[in-house]
Amino acid sequence: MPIATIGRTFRFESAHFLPKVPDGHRCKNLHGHNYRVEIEVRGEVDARGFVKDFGELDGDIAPLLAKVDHKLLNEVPGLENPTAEIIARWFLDQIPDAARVKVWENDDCWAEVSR
Ligand SMILES: Nc1nc2c(c(=O)[nH]1)N=C([C@H](O)[C@H](O)COP(=O)(O)OP(=O)(O)OP(=O)(O)O)CN2
Ligand SMILES: [Zn+2]
Repeated sequence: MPIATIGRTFRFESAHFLPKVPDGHRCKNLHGHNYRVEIEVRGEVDARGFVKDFGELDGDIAPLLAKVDHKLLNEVPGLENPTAEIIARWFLDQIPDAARVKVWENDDCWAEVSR
């Protein structure tokens, strides 16, 4: 069977602050972002013609989104220092078949992790 890559984009809105930046850095203050997260899964195309049903991917991500959407990210276990890099890793670690995760803090800034 051929190999293919699929992806789906999700959105969540959260507050955060970055505790490890130097005093005076504006991101040490509480603020928020409209985050976008792209999840990519790579694998064999099955008899249905799918790597994975997009709906199934949605189901995998929903419980994770529920933990971060409209939350203070710093209070979520594993996100005490919620940079885009660490948020991307947090998603990747909890989605076993994800090959790549990209987190956008806004239209211009993103971080990507992969295995
Ligand atoms: N490598 C990283 N650098 C920064 C991160 C990060 O997660 N990884 N995060 C921040 C802050 O969260 C900050 O809110 C975003 O940075 P900034 O470029 O200042 O974005 P803004 O959209 O808020 O800035 P505007 O200039 O108002 O558009 C900082 N760095
Ligand atoms: Zn920020």
